[in-house]
Parts: sequence; C-alpha cells; structure tokens
Amino acid sequence: MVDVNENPFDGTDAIFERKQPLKKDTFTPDTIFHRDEEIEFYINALQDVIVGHDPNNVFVYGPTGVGKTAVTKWVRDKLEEKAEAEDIPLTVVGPINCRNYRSAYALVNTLVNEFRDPENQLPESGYSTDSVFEFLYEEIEAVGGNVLIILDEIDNIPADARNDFLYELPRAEANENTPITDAKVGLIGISNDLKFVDVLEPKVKSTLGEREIKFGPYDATELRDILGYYADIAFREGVLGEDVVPLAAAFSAQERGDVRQGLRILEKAGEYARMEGADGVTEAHTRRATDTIETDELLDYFEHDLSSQQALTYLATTLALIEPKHEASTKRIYNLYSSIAESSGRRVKSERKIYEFLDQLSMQGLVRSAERNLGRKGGRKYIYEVTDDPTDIINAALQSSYSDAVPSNVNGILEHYLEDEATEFEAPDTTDDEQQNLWQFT
Ligand SMILES: Nc1ncnc2c1ncn2[C@@H]1O[C@H](COP(=O)(O)OP(=O)(O)OP(=O)(O)O)[C@@H](O)[C@H]1O
Repeated sequence: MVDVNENPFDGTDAIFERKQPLKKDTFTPDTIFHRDEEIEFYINALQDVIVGHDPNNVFVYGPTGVGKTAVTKWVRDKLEEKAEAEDIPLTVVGPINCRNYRSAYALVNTLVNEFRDPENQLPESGYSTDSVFEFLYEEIEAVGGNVLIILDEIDNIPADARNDFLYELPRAEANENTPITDAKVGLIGISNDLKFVDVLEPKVKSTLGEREIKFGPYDATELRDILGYYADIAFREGVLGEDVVPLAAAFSAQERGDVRQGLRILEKAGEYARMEGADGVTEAHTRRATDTIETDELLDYFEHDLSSQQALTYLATTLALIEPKHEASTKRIYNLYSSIAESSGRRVKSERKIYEFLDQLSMQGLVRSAERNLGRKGGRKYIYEVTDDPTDIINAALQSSYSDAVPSNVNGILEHYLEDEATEFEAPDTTDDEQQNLWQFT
C-alpha cells in the first residue's frame, strides 16, 4: 500500500551520476574513438576549404548509431577552429535534420533563419517556395566566402527539395540565375539509407557523391571502449560490475554494431538496479536489459516514429506473416489493416495508401518485400516480411497505445507460428473469409 502521507519520489540516486550522455545525442563526447580513418577521409575532403579551393560536397553513409553525426560535428568544429586561426571566411550551418521538415519551403525557411538575426526571422508561411530559395541565395551571398551546409538524414529530405538542394545549391555559384557570385557552397549529406542514392537522378548522384565516406558497424572491442567512456561519465564511481560494459558491447556488436543501442542497454540496466534499490549494476541487470531492449526499441517506433496509419500497417504486416497458410501479400495486409483499424475505431484509408505506408516502413527498415511472379497467370505481386522478431513486435504493440488494435487471440496464433505449425491447432484453409474468422478482433 502506498502511504499517502509520504512522497514516493526519491531525492537521491545511488546509481547514476549523470544520465544525459546515455540518453541524448546532444551530448558531445570530447573524444572520438576508432574512427581515425573516416576522420582522415573527412579532413581530406574539406582540406580544400583551408587552402583556398572550393569546398567539396561530401556524402556520409552507414547504418544507424555508428558515429556519422558525432564525427561530422567533431570535424566541423576542427574546421571552424582552423579557418578562424587562418582568417579564412567560412560559415557552417547544421547539421539540420531533414526528418523534421515536410516541405522544401519549411526546410529552406529554417536555413534562411539560421543566417538571419533573431529580429529578422522569416515567418512560417507567406512566401512562395521560389522566393524563400531566393532569400537563401541572398543570405549565402551576403556572408560570402565558403558556406558549408550540413544536412542529416537526407534520405528524409522533402521530395520537392531534392533537386534544388542536392544539385542546384552546390552549383549555385556557376548558375547565372542565382545572385551568388562570390560565395562557394559545399553540401555535406548524411544518410543511413543507401537505397536513397539509387533513386536519385544520375546528375544529382554524382554531385552529392563527389566524396563519399562510408561508416561501418563497430565490433565488440570498439564498442567496449566507446561504451566504457560513456559509462564512466554516467554512473557513480564503483557501481558498475565489471561484466556490464563488455556484455552490453557484445550484445550490440552482435545486433547492429550501434552505439546508441549499447547506451540504451546501460541505461536500462542501471534503471533495473535503481528500481531494486541495489547498490550496484550487475551482470543480471544487464542481461535483463538486453532481453527487453528489442521490444523497447520497437515500442519507441510505435509511440514516437510511426504515424498511426503506419503503425497499423506494421501491425497488420506482422499479423499477416504469423497467420497460418497465408502469405503477407499487399492485399492480405490491407484486409487485416482494415479490420484492426475498424475494430479499434481508427480511420480506414484506401488500399492505394497501403502501398505508400509499406514503402515508408520499408524506408525505415522495418519491413522488406520480395517480388513474386504469378506464374502462368502472368503479372507480379509483393510479399512482405518484417525485419524484427514478430514476438518482439507483438509485445511492443501490446504495450503501446495500439494495444486495442491487436486481436485478442494473437498469442495463440503466435505460438502456433513459432512452433512451426506443429501444434494441435487446426489452421483454416486459405480463403480470406475463413482467415478473417480466425482472428478475434476486439
Ligand atoms: N566513435 C565514437 N566515439 C564516441 N562517441 C561515439 C562514437 N560513435 C558514436 N558515438 C556516440 O553514439 C551516439 C550515436 O552516434 P551518432 O548520432 O553519431 O550516430 P549516427 O551514425 O549519426 O546515427 P543516425 O544515422 O541514427 O543518426 C552519439 O551519442 C555519439 O556521440
């Protein structure tokens, strides 16, 4: 029983000294580990700025959480330092995360305001996209010298901004239609989606990819050093068991070689210890953290990254995959999507929209598709898969605000799927009607 006369919050923390470095990318490490080669490529690409040539465009790519942004910021700061010491005119804007902008207008607006004083900011609307671009060019010309623009997650750049940003902007100086004559513009684009480059027009591709720097995943030894550095800052002295960092590093290396995931494991393990009132973080806390980390990450997707329509489509794809004797075709996913959307009182969008949602999920790496030929009938169809463990996805969905959309008998069907159909469970035939009756929608 909670004692109503006592405040349940605890004013002390025996485990964490400073949690922010584990949680937020805004924390800037003062050392970068194990990226010497990448840093060397980077410096090489930007060296031209210091010796008076035009800046190169740089494209940085690699999976999530492998230091692309951290290294970029580190190199940016060093470049600015050197330029100042050598009296070289240089303005750097960014990294600006493209994911936060829905249109070219919004993105350009932000960029213009980065150049402008606080009292002279552009309003959020009121001009045409062409005019805000014009303002941007004017600002660039006004500061003059070298102007580097850093765009993070450029795979999420608004579609209507692609050409203008990735092709026109870097060559603005040469283009007579822009007011830029003196300033030299360089673009640094960061992405974790390589397929993004494939869909660009060849001329855009070659402009952006003047210099490419690839970041690979970290191995367990590298992660041990990086996570050890953060653990020293984040935890109180002497509370970490000696297995904690190596275990978190080994787990993350096996998964994706991603620092962010390792940091989350450390945070979670520390939280388990704190909840128990333990005086240290043990191997058992860490194992518990690794056991739940996948579900936690997926829960984050459901709660923060996906729109409600994308979340329902993701759930429907998972259901289509685990249901017996059925393929996760677009049509089938749509059927299930409509049922769960309807039963949970959410809007049901058209079948055409499902293609869009599946595409977006695929861009985020949550689903993948395979094309299937329809044999003598001719034509093709797409069969979908989820990239994570369906059990983790279902568990995350059940803990999320979409739990009301999950069919009530999901666990039975999941069990049947996991046991490779070796149970007593009589799977229905493959007609949609029967399959539809299989699920108990809430
Ligand atoms: N080599 C490293 N040394 C120190 N800290 C690092 C290193 N690599 C990554 N980090 C830290 O790990 C976290 C994730 O790194 P970062 O944001 O740079 O990854 P990213 O590759 O840009 O990922 P995403 O594509 O998801 O944005 C940050 O807190 C960053 O400071």
